[in-house]
Amino acid sequence: MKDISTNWQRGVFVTGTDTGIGKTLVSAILCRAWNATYWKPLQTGLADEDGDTPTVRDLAGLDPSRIIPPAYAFQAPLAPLAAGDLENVTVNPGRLVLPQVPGPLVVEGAGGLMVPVREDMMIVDLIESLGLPVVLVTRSGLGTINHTLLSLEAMQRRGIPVAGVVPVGPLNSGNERDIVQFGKTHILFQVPHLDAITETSVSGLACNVPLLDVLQQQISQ
Ligand SMILES: Nc1ncnc2c1ncn2[C@@H]1O[C@H](COP(=O)(O)OP(=O)(O)OP(=O)(O)O)[C@@H](O)[C@H]1O
Ligand SMILES: C[C@H](N)[C@H](N)CCCCCC(=O)O
Ligand SMILES: [Mg+2]
Repeated sequence: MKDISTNWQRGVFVTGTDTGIGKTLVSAILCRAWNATYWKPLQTGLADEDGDTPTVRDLAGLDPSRIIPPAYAFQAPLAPLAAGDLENVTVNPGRLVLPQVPGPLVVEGAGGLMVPVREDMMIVDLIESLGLPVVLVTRSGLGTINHTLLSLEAMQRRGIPVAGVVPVGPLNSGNERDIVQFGKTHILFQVPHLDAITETSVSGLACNVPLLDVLQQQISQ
């Protein structure tokens, strides 16, 4: 079993079963709940959007000192490997190391676990190298059981500690039951469908987030 005690206080890595699944919203909720520092090391898609960092800053009401800028920011709305290729940039793993921050750190991935970062590296490899426990963001509805269990299995095979799952969307307790049972994991909290995503709604949802030390007790490998 891996010793995660040294990195635990550093925070969590937020990944998902897909892109556009709600990782940024969940990251904002976690930052708000823990007054954490936010880091999106690999940002792509800046041709179409401002990126996740300003979104989390605004939704969580974070002080600028609680924001670490991305290590890489690419224009194309693609995986980091493909987006970097278009700019003739190869990601240097030496720049993907945990920043030293005073409190907890919330690190958001790009897309899901098997997203290419370099020819020899995917997001799941980055997670392994950072050593943070994972919060897995999932869709709540039909089809999520397969995606969620595959993601959990990929992490379990690598010995990556999983803090738990956060379903986003209409409550589906049947899916949650199956995911907990077959995935040997926990539901950390739920995020319902929101008509408006605002600092107020994020603040309200932050009340449902477990304390860091409670989360620690739920970690499975
Ligand atoms: N609970 C929700 N209710 C309504 N809309 C939501 C909810 N969660 C996320 N969304 C919307 O879905 C879209 C994708 O969410 P989000 O940006 O959090 O995805 P992501 O997983 O961070 O994607 P990426 O891989 O690009 O980082 C956004 O427009 C967001 O506002
Ligand atoms: C641009 C987008 N919003 C994400 N940042 C990148 C998602 C890459 C997903 C790759 C894939 O799984 O097919
Ligand atoms: Mg995001």
